[in-house]
Amino acid sequence: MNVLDRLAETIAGRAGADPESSHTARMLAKGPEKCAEKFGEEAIEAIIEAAKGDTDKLTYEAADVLYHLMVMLTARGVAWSDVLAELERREGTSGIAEKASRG
Ligand SMILES: N=c1c2ncn([C@@H]3O[C@H](COP(=O)(O)OP(=O)(O)OP(=O)(O)O)[C@@H](O)[C@H]3O)c2ncn1[C@@H]1O[C@H](COP(=O)(O)O)[C@@H](O)[C@H]1O
Repeated sequence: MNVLDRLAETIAGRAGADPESSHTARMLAKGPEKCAEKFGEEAIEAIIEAAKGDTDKLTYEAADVLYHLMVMLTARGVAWSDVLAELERREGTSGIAEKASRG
């Protein structure tokens, strides 16, 4: 199992856990809208570092983005494995063909 799969498993296991003992449980208890808002904030922080060109900070913020993406997906009941399956479905197709298939 890679680090993303392990993280997804940890996050899914935090649903219903004590919010006092876990940051993930606290986020999930706030609901999907709050998790989405937090993901947006983290994405903006990554965008700012990408625009500035600070690669160390961008690396750090990218990790935050991935964690908060997974929390948001969990809050809406979307399995990480389903996201990976969607990426696998796209493998071998060109980005242009993928765009055309969306109409
Ligand atoms: N990868 C992360 C991770 N990345 C960021 N964060 C937390 O996300 C928060 C973001 O920081 P902010 O200052 O923006 O937010 P805040 O001031 O804490 O307050 P909020 O806005 O989030 O309420 C920090 O508290 C970070 O610790 C994370 N918390 C947990 N994980 C992973 O999730 C696992 C489970 O964590 P717990 O659920 O806390 O046990 C950990 O072992 C890690 O692997």
